Amino acid sequence: MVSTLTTAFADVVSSNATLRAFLRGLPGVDRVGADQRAAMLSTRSIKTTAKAQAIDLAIGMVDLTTLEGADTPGKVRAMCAKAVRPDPADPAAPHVAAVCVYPDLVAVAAEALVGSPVKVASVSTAFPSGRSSLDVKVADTALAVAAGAAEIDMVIDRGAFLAGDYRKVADEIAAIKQACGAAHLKVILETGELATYDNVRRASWLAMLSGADFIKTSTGKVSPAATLPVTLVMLEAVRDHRAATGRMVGVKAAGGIRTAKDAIRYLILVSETAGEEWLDAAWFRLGASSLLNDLLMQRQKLATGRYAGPDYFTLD
Ligand SMILES: O=C[C@H](O)COP(=O)(O)O
Repeated sequence: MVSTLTTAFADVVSSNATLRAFLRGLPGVDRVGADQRAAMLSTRSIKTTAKAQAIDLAIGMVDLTTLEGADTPGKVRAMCAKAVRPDPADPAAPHVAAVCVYPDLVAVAAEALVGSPVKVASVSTAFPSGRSSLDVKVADTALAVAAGAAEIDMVIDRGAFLAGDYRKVADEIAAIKQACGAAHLKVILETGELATYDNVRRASWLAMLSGADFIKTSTGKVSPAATLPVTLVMLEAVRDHRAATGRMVGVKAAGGIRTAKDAIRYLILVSETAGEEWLDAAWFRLGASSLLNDLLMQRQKLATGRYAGPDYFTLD
């Protein structure tokens, strides 16, 4: 596949016709093959020392998320404390990568995380639907960055994408990337609305060619959210994009990931598809509202041989 990607990418994004020709010219995804490979990799198990390392790696990749209408500053502060020190009784437990909140709570999170290595991520662009004007989306992003967001999780316009208006999607991503300034941009494809794996591959490339630092599966508000086969398709895309352009783009699997077992399946998928370079919080994230406690419980079980009581860890 890489050998066919000799097109000058600047030309590819110059018009809808060139974008359409490029994206529709990408090889189709073998759906059965992708499903089977993801299923096969998910049966791999790892034991003891490797498992303990994988759990710590996964904790360090979590974007600890709360995206509820009922979120409060108090809830966000409590989440930030947990993000920095997930297990109060064990200072060796790693911190998570980031907390992810709505834009109006970015300032609260930024204040709570001052001096810590945990980043503040904010959804933006009229998350989760993305149904607003570009002006509003740019303002939404700029306000979140001004309030302290180091990472922005935007949604693509799925309506435009599915209608074949790739230029509109590309222009929006480029405009939001500009509004991000130094903040990293994660582009949410909302794969549960894209209907086919071919579309997931096309949307991945479209986002990367338009300036995404990360491509992200889902908002967590649409079912299906993250799945192993869809993440596999996206990991292949970042791998091939890197081979063709030299630029590394990260992947964030988000939505519906709740157990340490699932998290480890994703890590195996990353290692076997994109490669070990992506096994780092700089290049792979797990967006989740209620995964961290299971990771902590499994971590403690490995260390002590027994599970903590149900009240040991604070609620996710
Ligand atoms: O980006 C993260 C997702 O919104 C979290 O989804 P979740 O609540 O299913 O873990």
